[in-house]
Amino acid sequence: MSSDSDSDCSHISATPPRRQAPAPPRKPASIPSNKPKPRTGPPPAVATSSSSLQNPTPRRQHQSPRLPPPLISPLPYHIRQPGHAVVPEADCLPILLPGGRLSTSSSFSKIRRTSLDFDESDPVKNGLQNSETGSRNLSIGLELWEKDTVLKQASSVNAAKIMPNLIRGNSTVAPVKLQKCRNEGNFVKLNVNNCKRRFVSRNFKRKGSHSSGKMKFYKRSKKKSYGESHTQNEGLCVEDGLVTDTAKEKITANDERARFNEEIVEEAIMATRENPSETNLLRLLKLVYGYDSFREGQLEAIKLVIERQSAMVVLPTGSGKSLCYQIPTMVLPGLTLVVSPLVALMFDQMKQLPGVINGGILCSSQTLQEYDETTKMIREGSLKVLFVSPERFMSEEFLSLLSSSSTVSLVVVDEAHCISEWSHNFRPSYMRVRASLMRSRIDVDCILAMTATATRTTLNSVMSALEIPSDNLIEKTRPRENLQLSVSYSQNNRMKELLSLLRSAPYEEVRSIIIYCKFQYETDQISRYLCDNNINAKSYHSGMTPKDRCRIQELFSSNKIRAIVATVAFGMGLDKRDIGAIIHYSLPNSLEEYIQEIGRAGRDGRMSFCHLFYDDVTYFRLRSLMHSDGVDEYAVNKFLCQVFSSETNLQGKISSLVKESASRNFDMKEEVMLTLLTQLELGEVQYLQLLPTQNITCTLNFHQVQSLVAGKDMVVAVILKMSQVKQGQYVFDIPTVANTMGITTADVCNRLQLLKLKGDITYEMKDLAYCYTILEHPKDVCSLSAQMKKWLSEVGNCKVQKLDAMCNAVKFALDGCDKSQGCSGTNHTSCLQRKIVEYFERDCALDLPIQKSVSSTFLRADIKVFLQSNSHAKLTPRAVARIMHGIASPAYPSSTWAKTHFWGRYSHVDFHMVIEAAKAELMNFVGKGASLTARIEPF
Ligand SMILES: Nc1ncnc2c1ncn2[C@@H]1O[C@H](COP(=O)(O)OP(=O)(O)OP(=O)(O)O)[C@@H](O)[C@H]1O
Repeated sequence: MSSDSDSDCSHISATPPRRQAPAPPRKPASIPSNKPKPRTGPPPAVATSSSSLQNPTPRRQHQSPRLPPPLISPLPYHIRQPGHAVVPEADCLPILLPGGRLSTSSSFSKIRRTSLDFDESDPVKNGLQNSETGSRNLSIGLELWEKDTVLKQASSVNAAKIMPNLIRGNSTVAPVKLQKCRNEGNFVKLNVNNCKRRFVSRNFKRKGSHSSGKMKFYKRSKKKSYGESHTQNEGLCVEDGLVTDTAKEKITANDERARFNEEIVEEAIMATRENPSETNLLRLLKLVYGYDSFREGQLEAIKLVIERQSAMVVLPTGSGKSLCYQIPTMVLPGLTLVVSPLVALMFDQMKQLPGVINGGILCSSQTLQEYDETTKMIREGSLKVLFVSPERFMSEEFLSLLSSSSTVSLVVVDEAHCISEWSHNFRPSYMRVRASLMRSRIDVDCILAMTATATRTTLNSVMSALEIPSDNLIEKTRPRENLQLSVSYSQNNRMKELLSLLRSAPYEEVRSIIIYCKFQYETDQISRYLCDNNINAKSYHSGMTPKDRCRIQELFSSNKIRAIVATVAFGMGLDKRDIGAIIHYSLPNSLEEYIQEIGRAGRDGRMSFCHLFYDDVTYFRLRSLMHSDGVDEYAVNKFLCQVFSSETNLQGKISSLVKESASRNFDMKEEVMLTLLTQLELGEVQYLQLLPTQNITCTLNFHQVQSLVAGKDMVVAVILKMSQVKQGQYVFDIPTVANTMGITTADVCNRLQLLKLKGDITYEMKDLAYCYTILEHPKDVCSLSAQMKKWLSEVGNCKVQKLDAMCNAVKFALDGCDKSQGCSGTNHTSCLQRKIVEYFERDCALDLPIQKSVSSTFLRADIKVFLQSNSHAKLTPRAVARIMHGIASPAYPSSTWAKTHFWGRYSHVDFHMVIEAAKAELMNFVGKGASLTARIEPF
């Protein structure tokens, strides 16, 4: 078995034993490498021999294909490449062996390998049998050990053992030679933050009362996986199915080992704090994670952050970005804040924290009690890492909690591209994450921004918002070398084409596959079709309940389903190492999205396969949808007038805008309204301050005599004055009551809650609204509207260009590639990689040729007919263009407008051309004025 430097558990995969990939020519053979290891079977697509490319043979056992040198040379722009730092032989640190003995072996992973000597021939013996006896045989000692770490190790062991990635892997799963258990890695939480409790082992800590809400979740989830994974624990702890020690002996031994371990880790942390040298950092890496060397970019990022310099890290998915903040977190005093875009991602990251780092989460799905417990830990200084959403991070309440109670050493902005409106994934709430605000509010200077994909423009805007010096950019966006990229035109029946792809080499051999679709209905359709054809598949999309999504992700992660048919909603934070194929059923929206999605394959280093089906219809459909966020200047103007309307223009008072009705009135998506409001808050002039969104209309019933309740409570007295009585119920607006009394909306809500608890009233809330206070009125609303409209259009155009760039890359592979540089058949790894590198070098905003859409001579005539037949409707050029493109909008829903036979008829024609045609036709209508009944909005 190979002794790969990357102790990622791939060495204990159930996939047939793989020989070590020959060392890439660039690196000396003796250096432990993190280079991808090929899957057994087909030679990698990027192989230089074209014959090997033509018919990629399926993964076979006992072959040792060679990974060719990368076709793409390193990027020409600034990349800091520290190379792989390796522990010098002389500096090999003592490693804890089970039983507390020390070894100077250079690798934890080696120890693991010898200790986990799987005979891969007997899955039953190895895993399944153990699962039955599992719960019986678990010792008390195990309870006291760090379940988290044990389970992590165990689950990767077992998943690999029992669920080979290759269907026909014929993997012989080993019985376990069970000698050692549990003490690899570190199982203690260190007192690296100088809090009162010193070196509290997580196990012992759990016995105490001190736990955050998050920790509760953590415990629960661990308990669950503990139950599920008891087979693995058994595998690790039991010899021939028998418990080897008494529980008592285990407790003592474990106790001693834990103490010993604590001291070593603490000593390593202290040494690194005093001298953050490469040797000390490597020592820490090895002790805490068991890894021999840093991956490209990691060491440099870690060093910068420990020196308290802000840094921008652009590393591919799965390349180990988390370590770039986890190690500095151990070394730096105080708290590390991680701003993360998704709650699920926070929980995933939290689970992946090593035992030495005490982590917590603050998110909206927590109960009040969980929230209180976490904030208590922040105040006590016993948390080292806190995950928060951008919304929470920039909230007044949170910032004042931090500034009053905790020293924040580092802010990590995960998925930092979301800050930039020029990225593929802009999030308005991320706009609030700015260096200036962090400095002034929580006194933090050191920011680590991390992303897997960003163009030059995106990087520039992120780095400028976070004030990261250009020298501190650590970037490696070269596509991974163990991914074979192929594309084909989709002809008539794409589902059939997908099925035959899955039934042909090399896909037929792949155990774990993600199929990406664009639309939710497609995922259901396709998964059903695959199941009907004996392929175990499930769909996944954001329309499903969180519980179902979670269940399906778990089934996929534990290899109980072969294929997951998903929208873009699936995969963020997923760290499943043995995904062997990614299939794009539809074109991704951008090359960034494509890279991110294919980056989920082959994390175990084995050769993996990525296929994309292209068809023009989908491209045009996607291009149409890119325009669904677009707005007209007059709509922006109307919106701004409402925001600054006379009723709510009292400075310092709370104003509100009900999301649903405003969205319909202005024909603007809710995200677009939020983007505009955020711009009004964060632009050059701060016109307003956004408050948390909340339901603002309250319908109240009294269960006591109203005057009695009002007599006792001023809020109720005001409510009685401000309410409309409808069928005996009192209906009022929360901000109005708050403004009248000069209190906050939260105060009003708390008061109502109290009265409800006392049984005096019951009430219901509705109308979710954006709330804000106006700080300054714009001098010229018209020019502000024009400015904002221009900005929104540029953002929209950028999205279209990204799609065009994606399409161009694929079309080049399909039609333009002369197959002289390693491409053959449908395999276009070489030319697609070149296109990707070019794109990230040159940027999307540059002169990538845009796919020309067809013009149509019938367009104007059809628009004319459409206008005549809908003369009763209120129409604008944009509304007409949307209907012709088949794009629903808040004021023109598909439920009404999809009935017209013009719906989507011109989606192949450039959207702006359709707007122009609609404008001209509407002008004609206006010109003929008198005979028209159509109410035409100004444009
Ligand atoms: N130096 C290293 N040597 C070996 N394995 C490593 C190293 N650093 C990280 N890893 C492993 O690589 C895997 C991916 O790491 P991580 O989740 O941090 O990647 P990421 O870049 O954050 O991915 P994503 O973009 O998907 O969030 C983890 O299993 C981690 O333990």
